[in-house]
Amino acid sequence: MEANFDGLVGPTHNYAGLAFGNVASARNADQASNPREAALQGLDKMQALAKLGLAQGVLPPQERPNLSALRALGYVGKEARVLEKVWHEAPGLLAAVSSASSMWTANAATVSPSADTADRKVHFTPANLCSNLHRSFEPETTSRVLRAVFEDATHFIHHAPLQSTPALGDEGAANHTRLCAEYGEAGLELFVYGQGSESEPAPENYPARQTRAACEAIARLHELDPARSLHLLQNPAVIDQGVFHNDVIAVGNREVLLYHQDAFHDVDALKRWLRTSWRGARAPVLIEVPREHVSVEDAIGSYLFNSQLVCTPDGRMHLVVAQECRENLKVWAEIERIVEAPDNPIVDALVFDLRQSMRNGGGPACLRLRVVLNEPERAAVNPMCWIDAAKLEALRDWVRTHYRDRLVLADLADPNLLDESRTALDLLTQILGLGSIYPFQR
Ligand SMILES: N=C(N)NCCC[C@H](NC(=O)CCC(=O)O)C(=O)O
Repeated sequence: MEANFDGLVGPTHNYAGLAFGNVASARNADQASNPREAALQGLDKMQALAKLGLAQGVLPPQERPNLSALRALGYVGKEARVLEKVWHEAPGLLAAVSSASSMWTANAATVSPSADTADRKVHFTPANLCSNLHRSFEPETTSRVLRAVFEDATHFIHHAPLQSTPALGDEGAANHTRLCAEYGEAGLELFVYGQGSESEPAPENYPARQTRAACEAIARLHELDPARSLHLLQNPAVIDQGVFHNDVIAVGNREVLLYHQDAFHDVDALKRWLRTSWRGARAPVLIEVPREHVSVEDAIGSYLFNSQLVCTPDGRMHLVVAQECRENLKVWAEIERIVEAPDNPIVDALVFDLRQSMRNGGGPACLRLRVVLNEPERAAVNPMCWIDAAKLEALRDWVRTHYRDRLVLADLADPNLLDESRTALDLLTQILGLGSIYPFQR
């Protein structure tokens, strides 16, 4: 089965315009955010997918503002004074160390299921996220979180994040797609990168965050069969339009790959690879959305391809989309065409209001890390991290008690916000049985 581990939105969720090349982040910079609503919207999605019978887990937010990062950059003295000083001297730095960006767990790590790896274990490599300062603070705690949730070394292997340098930029599962006939059978792993060799085309306006070198290193570390993994160049022209991760322009699940006509530099290479490498009873299903139906701009505005494609226990496939898809007539018409077409297994579209996350360029697929698990592996996951009715109630109460309903950038300097966040996170580690994963707890 495939489990989804959604990131819980943190108490400092805000709009700081930090992610260059992510148009929603730039457009909504300096708006007031609502962390409480953001977290509750995320929980609603988790609840709905759990109700459908999917294995749904949750990953905690990180400690923000990140005081240890500020200390490492030379800020000394009382915490309240440090926050005030940074706010006056370097407000952009305060925003960077306060971002709740770990909520987008599609960027937490790349995960290869045991059916694909030579040692038959589930492999995790946390993403170094070195393209953006605010995200580069995540891997340390992410590593601790993943080890606390997937602890059992008989099933789970945790690699260190790759060296944090532009030549090895890695953004995790957002650029990684696994295709297979059945989850438990050996699959094909597709790695999509934006920065390859000098001779390959590259974007001109916006950064290519994912490097081919990182993809290749992860495939080696995860002991994948080279014949069953492909490294494919993203179309640099779409990166320049705001497709900062492949999951903004393509999504795959089981045998289905749904992608935009302009997603890849050489889509024929992908088709050839699928033809020659595919195994298993179900044939691959490619759903290519033509630019005449949906422009790249509409794809980015609606996040059509940042939908989740999930299978319920009856094997039926569902498209989990953001409300913005329904509000765009062309996109909604395309979704209706996909759902009605007899030659693909997608039976319906489930619509969610994720506006708080969407305003930072984070849709349904950004908010989850997929982990394919067999029964013994599923049983070995930290049981307190699964979503059920009781956990949801506890998390909703926790959010309502500890989260603010309005946050602007100046609030990040408020020492009370730091205290509130730490109190909340300390309780959360108990609710999720995680132990001391945060710097302030150690
Ligand atoms: N596509 C996937 N898988 N994830 C979406 C990540 C959105 C995130 N936004 C931000 O980091 C904005 C933060 C701000 O501007 O305050 C990013 O660009 O890295």
